[in-house]
Amino acid sequence: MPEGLFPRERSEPAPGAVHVPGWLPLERQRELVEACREFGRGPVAYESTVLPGGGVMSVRSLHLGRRWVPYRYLDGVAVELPDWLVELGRAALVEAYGRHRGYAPDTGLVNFYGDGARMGMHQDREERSPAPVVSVSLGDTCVFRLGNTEDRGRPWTDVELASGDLFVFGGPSRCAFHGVPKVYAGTAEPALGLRGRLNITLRETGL
Ligand SMILES: O=C(O)CCC(=O)C(=O)O
Ligand SMILES: [Fe+2]
Repeated sequence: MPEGLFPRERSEPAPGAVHVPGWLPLERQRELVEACREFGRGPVAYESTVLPGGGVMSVRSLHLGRRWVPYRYLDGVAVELPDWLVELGRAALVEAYGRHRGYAPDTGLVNFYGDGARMGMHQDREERSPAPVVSVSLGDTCVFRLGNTEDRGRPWTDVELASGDLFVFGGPSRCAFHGVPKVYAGTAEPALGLRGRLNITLRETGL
């Protein structure tokens, strides 16, 4: 359980993967939570993704820019990825790697983890661009499992992602398997005004 007793330090759990705890101050987190609420008012919505086997994902997802469906990106865009999220992605890469190399994400995925939601081990591999994935967490703390590039199994490293944390995976970790096996319900800072966990990921599809 996250106890908040120990300072959480920046780490590089695998080559190309960088975790920056507490990257965003509370006020910025609140703005992002409000923006995620606003996105859900339309014209796109938070929806549970149905997998080809019939399973339904427990997270509810909203797509900005290019829309992902299992396991490809659709043509066309219902809602543009806002410029300020592109800028956030660039700032994230500068924070993680010292430069952003013209990072131009064209898809943003907002995942909401309500009670009991989790995400199985998978690769983000429908993009053609090798540019990193930027991930920002809001609300409840979770266990983020960063695996290897071969399969869903071990070796993996578990990292706790709390509200305001940045996680970037690029380079040799870009196609690492990863997932969210656990969310610690009720751990969000009450002042954030969010029950559950939100995760924003930015990617360049290269499509
Ligand atoms: O929620 C997270 O931290 C990870 C989300 C993720 O892996 C994805 O949307 O592909
Ligand atoms: Fe992913």
